[in-house]
Amino acid sequence: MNDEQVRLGELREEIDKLDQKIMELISARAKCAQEVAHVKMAANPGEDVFFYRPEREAQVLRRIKEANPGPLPSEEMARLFREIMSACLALEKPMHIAFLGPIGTFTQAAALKHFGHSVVSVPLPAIDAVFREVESGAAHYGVVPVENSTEGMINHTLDMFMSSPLKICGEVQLRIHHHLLVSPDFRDLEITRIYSHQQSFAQCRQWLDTHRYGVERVTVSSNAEAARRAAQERGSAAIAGDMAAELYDLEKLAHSIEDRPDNTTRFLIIGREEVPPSGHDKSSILVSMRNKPGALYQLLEPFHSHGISLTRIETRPSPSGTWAYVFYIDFEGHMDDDRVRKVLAEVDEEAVELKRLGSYPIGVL
Ligand SMILES: O=C(O)C(=O)C[C@]1(C(=O)O)C=C[C@@H](O)C=C1
Repeated sequence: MNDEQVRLGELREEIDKLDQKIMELISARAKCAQEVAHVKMAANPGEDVFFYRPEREAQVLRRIKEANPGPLPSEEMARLFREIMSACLALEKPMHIAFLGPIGTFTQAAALKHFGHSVVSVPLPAIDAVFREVESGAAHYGVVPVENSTEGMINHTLDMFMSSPLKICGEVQLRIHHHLLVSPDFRDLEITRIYSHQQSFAQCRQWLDTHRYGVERVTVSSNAEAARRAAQERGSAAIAGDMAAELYDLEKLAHSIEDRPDNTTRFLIIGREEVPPSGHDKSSILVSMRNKPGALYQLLEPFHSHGISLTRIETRPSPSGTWAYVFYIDFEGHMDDDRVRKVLAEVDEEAVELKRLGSYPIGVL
């Protein structure tokens, strides 16, 4: 054995011992989580027990990021703990998560990023179907897209909140990378048709105009559907992400072709219960105001005077026609905070209607 082999042998022995310790510690943690489940059930006999605690998960992940000694990046360390917690929660109760499908969409990637891989993810064909699945109790939580940094708000999701009783329980951001994908079987054929979702075409417009000018663009219902077609059709390609590429065994002819390098989509987690404060939260409301001069000023003034930062304000047409404006507003803070309570009480006085959509931890991952 030479020096290198001796040293490698020593290091691998050390790694084996550490792995053994890590496994024992993870098992001890999992037993604690099982015990937590018993405590929760004993405290709420015969009632719906909420095993998933978004505020606690956000606190755990934040603490891990802060305490990380390196050399692994904090994001990476948090992702590892995300998966450990996901497995622990599955021991307490396997979670069913509805998402805007089909399998292989960015929404599924967002659901797995937020909940980890130990959940049962349930693809549904439309945003309103995701809402219904959670409202009926068939799924514990749902994941829907709400805004993209290039294309703006996803109005269908905003409008669902006007009629749905569901609460927003969390948010997750995903960097969106689009690739031009082909089947390895058709790699050498000329591409005459490209499939994608309308949002993805919009996010890659300049690239397509420069590199695939004149090639037919066919809009389909999702990136995953685009990938499915490209896998089967000679002379076709898809614009989709990594999950769809893997699912349909496609090759990347060009990768990360989105026009903006910071292309990000924000997703919301929807559920049936309110989330207690985590210490670093955001809230969302829907407000309808009378159509009179200064209405928007009156709405925003309490936020300003109590020093609450708005992170998003969006106007939507009223569904009934009787309200002149419906504003969707995101702001920093939790509805249990004193300052936020005061702001909402003042807004409530001026508004035709104020709907509290929920307070939830600011995305950690
Ligand atoms: O603290 C709890 O309430 C737990 O159930 C434990 C735990 C964890 O593994 O840390 C698991 C699931 C919850 O979503 C939050 C945290």
